[in-house]
Amino acid sequence: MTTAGLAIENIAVDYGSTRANQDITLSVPAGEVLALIGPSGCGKSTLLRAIAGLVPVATGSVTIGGRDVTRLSPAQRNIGLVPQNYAMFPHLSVNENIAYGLRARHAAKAHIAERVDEMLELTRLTEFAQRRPDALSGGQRQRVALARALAVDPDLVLMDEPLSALDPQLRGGLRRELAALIADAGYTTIIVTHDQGEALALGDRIATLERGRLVQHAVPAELWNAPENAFVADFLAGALLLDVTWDGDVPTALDGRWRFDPSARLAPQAPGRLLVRADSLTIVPGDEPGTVAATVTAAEFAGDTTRLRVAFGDGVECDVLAEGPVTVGGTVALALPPEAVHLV
Ligand SMILES: Nc1ncnc2c1ncn2[C@@H]1O[C@H](COP(=O)(O)OP(=O)(O)OP(=O)(O)O)[C@@H](O)[C@H]1O
Repeated sequence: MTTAGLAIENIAVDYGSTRANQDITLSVPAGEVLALIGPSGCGKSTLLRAIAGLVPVATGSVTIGGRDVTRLSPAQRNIGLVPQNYAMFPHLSVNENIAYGLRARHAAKAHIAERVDEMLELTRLTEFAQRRPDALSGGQRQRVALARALAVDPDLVLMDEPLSALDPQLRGGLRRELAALIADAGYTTIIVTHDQGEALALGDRIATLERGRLVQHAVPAELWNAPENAFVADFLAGALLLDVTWDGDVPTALDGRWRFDPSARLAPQAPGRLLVRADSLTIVPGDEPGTVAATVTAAEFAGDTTRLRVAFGDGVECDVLAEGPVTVGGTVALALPPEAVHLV
């Protein structure tokens, strides 16, 4: 197996007058896994398609293993693609599905047989080799799709939302399984996801897109501890990023409406912004010192708790869990333990 690094430079992609990707430059070292994340419509699938050669780029270049593939057809790029719905051939067995790409390349019979066996073993599908896709579970189908993508020994593997077709109850376990498989396979891989847990768990690095542009490209811990802007803080780290104003040794935010406990973690008067872990916010009855008022803009029942979206004004919002009943449109008072505030 040989795996190659990827470099994309200054990519822009247009659909008619819609610019879906703009000014995207990033690289993935050989053997690394990049999670590409962002909200619906931010341009993740478009970037994946541009790398695969399925949509043309308006500007920029795609280089795989030092080879400029920008003007090459998808087939010439040697990429293993795992589409969102796995796009299995229903009339072919698992064996034949995995062999498909090698047959299309007119590989020698003996090589095909050997490679298919290797892939069945890697993805632990040997006992299912003769089955049709409709007689497999969702997780097994996903493994067939991955085995088929890897069979051709691609320079780069692209996976579009690999876990989204699976039952939510299974996703946690299959995520761990997928992470182990990708690590065993050792290929340079890009995984598109809109799920922060998936990105943090699967990516060696994470690239975050917002409205077609790359906002931050970093290792998971850096995105978590030092998000580039409020969007990344909210979307990926479940946190608020607030400008701080010091009132003596009391840090304040939101034009002084939120006064935090003077905390040992915050050097008095230090410049910077406050990173507030939103999952540490609790709803409290009253207007005690250190609390802040927010308006509930949405509520989603989640069994033991209700997930609220709350707004603080000036476009600042985050998610908060509530235990009791709450009214959308109403106001809540929120408190925060001092250790959930960090200066970045
Ligand atoms: N074939 C197309 N023609 C016109 N516009 C398109 C086409 N495909 C995507 N778009 C638009 O380009 C933007 C980016 O879409 P894209 O599918 O890349 O987003 P995404 O981040 O993958 O979203 P999702 O997570 O919902 O799949 C969106 O505004 C979308 O409406």
